[in-house]
Amino acid sequence: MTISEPASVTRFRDYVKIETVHPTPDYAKCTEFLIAQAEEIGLGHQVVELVKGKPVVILKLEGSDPSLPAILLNSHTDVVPVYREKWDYDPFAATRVEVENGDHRIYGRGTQDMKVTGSLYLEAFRQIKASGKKFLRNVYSTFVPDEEIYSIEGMMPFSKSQEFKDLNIGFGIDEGGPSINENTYYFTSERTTCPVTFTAHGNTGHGSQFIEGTAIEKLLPIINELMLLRETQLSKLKKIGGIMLFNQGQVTSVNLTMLEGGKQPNVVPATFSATFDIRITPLLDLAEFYKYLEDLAEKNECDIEFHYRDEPNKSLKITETNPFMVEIKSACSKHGLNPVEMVMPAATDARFVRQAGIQAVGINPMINHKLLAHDHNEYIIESEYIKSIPFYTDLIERLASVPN
Ligand SMILES: CSCC[C@H](NC(C)=O)C(=O)O
Ligand SMILES: [Zn+2]
Ligand SMILES: [Zn+2]
Repeated sequence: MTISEPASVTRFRDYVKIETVHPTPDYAKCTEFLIAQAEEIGLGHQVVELVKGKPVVILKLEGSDPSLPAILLNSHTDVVPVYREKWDYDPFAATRVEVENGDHRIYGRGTQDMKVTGSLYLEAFRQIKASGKKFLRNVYSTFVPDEEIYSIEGMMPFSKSQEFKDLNIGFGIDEGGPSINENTYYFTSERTTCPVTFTAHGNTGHGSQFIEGTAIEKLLPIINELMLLRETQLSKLKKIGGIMLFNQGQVTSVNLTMLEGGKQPNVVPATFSATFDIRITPLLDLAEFYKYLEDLAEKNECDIEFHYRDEPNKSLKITETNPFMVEIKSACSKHGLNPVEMVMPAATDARFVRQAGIQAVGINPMINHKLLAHDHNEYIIESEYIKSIPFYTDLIERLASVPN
């Protein structure tokens, strides 16, 4: 027997169906959807467009004492591209598939990363408004663009804007990942993303000759050294405790993601470039690491280009007695979740909130879940989604009720 689809699931699926996929995300349709949701629920709303075509949608659950610093629930609306031919279902049809135990999976790009979280904020607001409850602090939910492309026209400028300051945020909640086991991982710091390209220029000529001083000869020592760094970091990670994703924040990861050069087989390339995605652990000195990469380029006569250079990540220490942290933990315990602190292995918009001097925690209450962010056939388990709505309802009530 097919169980009829809960309305919260239909709304989530409608959100997933909006193609906010890079490189041409449909932000206009997304904004329209979010505003319609806000009006239906009875939330205040505002759209801030600091960069044309890059809307930040702000929803507001009004508190009884707006003079107190507000709570921020942030999520990004954009999703990463897909290899359509690798998917079993249309990535933007939000297909609901029944599985053996009667549960369902919802397939679609962005289901995990991170439309599920945005939908959970909306569903929790819906329940709170329906209950007629009002809490002390204002709660804002921001839906931001371009997180997947370094937030340069998203949270980065928004977090520095007057519009953001006007929200008077006191504490932030942001992106986490579904947990692959029984624990609920929460993040108070993250690694620094370092996308970097090394380009070598060298002598060209006929492919049959031993040309000296070629571009690839200059680039290879850099590739070799960084791949060696990868190896040493990986063995360190294995010693810490396997290559479990959530321990990765303690080491620096290195991946060679793009290799370019050459025009045809019998012409020695005049230029060659290698691009790496490096994630620098907060346990390393960031300035020293940048200098190490610059020296590596210079030593090998290569150009270096940092595609994006993050400010040092601020990990604002959140003590066990921090009143907001206490509430996060008690909401977890009420819902049978076991919170475990970790360094976020990837990057989230929480880094900009922290850089603005505001404590922020990344969390996702879905457990025993396959991790499929950025992967083919991304899906979420429906029962985990439904179970997470009261978690957020509770979390919002607790955070918004923290007295001064
Ligand atoms: C650094 S901007 C891109 C953001 C993306 N975040 C996640 C969580 O996938 C990443 O870490 O690649
Ligand atoms: Zn994300
Ligand atoms: Zn992502």
